[in-house]
Amino acid sequence: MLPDWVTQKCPEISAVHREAAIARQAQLTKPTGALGRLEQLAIELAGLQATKQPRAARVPIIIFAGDHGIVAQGVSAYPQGVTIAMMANFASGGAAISVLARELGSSLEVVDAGTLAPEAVAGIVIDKPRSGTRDFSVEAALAPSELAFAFEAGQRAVARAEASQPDLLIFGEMGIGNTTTSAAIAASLLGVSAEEIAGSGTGIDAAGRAHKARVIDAAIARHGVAGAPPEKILCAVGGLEIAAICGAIIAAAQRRIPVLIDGFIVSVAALTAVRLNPSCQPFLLPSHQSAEQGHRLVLRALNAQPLISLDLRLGEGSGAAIALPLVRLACSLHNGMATFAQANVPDRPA
Ligand SMILES: Cc1cc2ncn([C@H]3O[C@H](COP(=O)(O)O)[C@@H](O)[C@H]3O)c2cc1C
Ligand SMILES: O=C(O)c1cccnc1
Repeated sequence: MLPDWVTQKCPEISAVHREAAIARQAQLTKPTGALGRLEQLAIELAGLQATKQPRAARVPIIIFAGDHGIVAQGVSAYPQGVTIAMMANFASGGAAISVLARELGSSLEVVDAGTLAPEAVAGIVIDKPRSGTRDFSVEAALAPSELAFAFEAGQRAVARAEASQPDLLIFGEMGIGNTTTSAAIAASLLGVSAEEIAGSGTGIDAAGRAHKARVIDAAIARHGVAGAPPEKILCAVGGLEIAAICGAIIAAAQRRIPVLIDGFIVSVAALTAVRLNPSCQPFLLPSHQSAEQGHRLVLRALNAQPLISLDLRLGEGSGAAIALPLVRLACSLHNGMATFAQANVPDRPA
């Protein structure tokens, strides 16, 4: 059903480089462990990138957009047309992620993985099997062939980005209704009720959130996908941009490129990726704790501790972009600090 490459093993962490990074951290002019999680981050990256000098300099951002039939059930605070309009805004430089990409010196590619846009939007890569998903409250969101296409679209985007030799990748998403889709995927994968996972997304009120949870629970029961295999869940209640991100995460990890994971939606794609191919898990670096209600549970399932918590609830890859400077600083400290011997600073007595 899914392409064969999806389950192919990702490279191992380089134990040699990881050990060398641990040894170097112990020699730098600071009390052992004093830079806290930034030390761990540099050590992890050294092992993942198989290098003495971990880097987070070149970090392309790729946004996948898709529309969601489930918006017909009144689950978002904003109209469906926002998805296409925002794609143009990404390309013309006015969206939050456009500003962040400029600040960070990151390239920004926007992929239409399945929006309702009837024709080409300037500056957007079109790579979609169909326009939007079907309303999963009445029928399966995707056909297996459409799901496979979306995974390949994710892989193609990573292959394009690979040409610029990225140190890390950031994936973002745009798709009105996709917190409902993501909550449905997460509730199915984790076998919990939607009430625990469904949040307010773009800003629906308490009654709206209760309605959203009911719609999701009814759909999971209708399709019988609680605890089902990930590809079945994605066909039943998934989204094209989420499937594309899932494929992109696996494709990046298979190329030894770590991925800075954004908020709720990208984390759900990441959890799905890990369920399909557990060997990609080490390459996932969590960035932030989203204000979206279900994110905590999904991060826990990924055994991931976010770097920052700023009550962001935007998506677009924005949380990952905002956390990137911390990753850069972790690398600069690791690579640039003097050792006790170099600086003639007395080390701990033996
Ligand atoms: C103007 C605007 C820009 C956005 N950028 C990201 N999202 C975010 O909100 C959407 C998910 O929320 P829900 O499931 O409630 O529709 C996604 O498109 C997500 O990327 C946006 C939403 C809006 C309105
Ligand atoms: O955390 C996210 O990714 C998120 C939350 C709300 C709306 N859009 C995205």
